[in-house]
Amino acid sequence: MFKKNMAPRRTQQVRAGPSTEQSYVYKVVLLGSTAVGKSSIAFRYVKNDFRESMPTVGCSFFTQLVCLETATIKLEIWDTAGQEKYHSVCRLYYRGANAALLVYDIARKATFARAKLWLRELEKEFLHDEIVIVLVSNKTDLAAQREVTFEEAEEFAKSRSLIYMETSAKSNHHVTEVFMAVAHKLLKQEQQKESALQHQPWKKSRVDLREPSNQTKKCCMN
Ligand SMILES: Nc1nc2c(ncn2[C@@H]2O[C@H](COP(=O)(O)OP(=O)(O)OP(=O)(O)O)[C@@H](O)[C@H]2O)c(=O)[nH]1
Repeated sequence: MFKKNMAPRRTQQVRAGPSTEQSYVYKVVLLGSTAVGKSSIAFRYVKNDFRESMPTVGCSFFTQLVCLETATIKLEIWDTAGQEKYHSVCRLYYRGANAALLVYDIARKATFARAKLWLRELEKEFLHDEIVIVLVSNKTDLAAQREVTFEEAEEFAKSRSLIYMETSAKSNHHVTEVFMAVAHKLLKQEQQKESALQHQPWKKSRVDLREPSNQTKKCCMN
């Protein structure tokens, strides 16, 4: 059962000279078991580098600007800790997220099962069209040790309307593409929403049901 997420998507419009440039800020959260490569994916994307990293404590935070044809998007990337002891803290981090990357390690089947549990948790927190979810199979460079097939993961992703992508933070395979897919999907949804409002302008208008102001009351009593 999907539950409504109350946190609003933060968007803003920047006016620069005669042209109007759209600019949006989106929160993207990385979730998954420990050592699946969440920090490495974030680090590869933001710094284009790969290092042996220590397990994340709580959460790390990165930002990255994405310039698309019609808009500039700032991604706020929240890299959560996968260790079990941080599970309850992670809930705080995915609140208000616009997108989630559910990361697992192709060479550890248990991490795929854990990604499915994360999905269940997100489904309780968000309405279906409120969050873009990508199932990310990381460590494709370890193909010889693969325990989850491409077909199995793709089939699962399809059945739950998720974007599915395979990456290797180590060999820099499809990491940027994951974030670009997220940015494009979020922007498309935003534009569809705006265009729907333009075609149904009455949805924009509001009826003010508040008590009349003191001044009005006085006037009526006169
Ligand atoms: N072979 C290979 N190793 C990777 C890849 N990505 C990450 N690793 C390694 O996997 C280990 C865990 O990577 P992290 O990025 O710290 O994993 P994490 O999911 O952030 O772990 P937590 O912070 O504990 O949640 C490290 O030794 C990385 O070097 C990859 O694409 N291929």
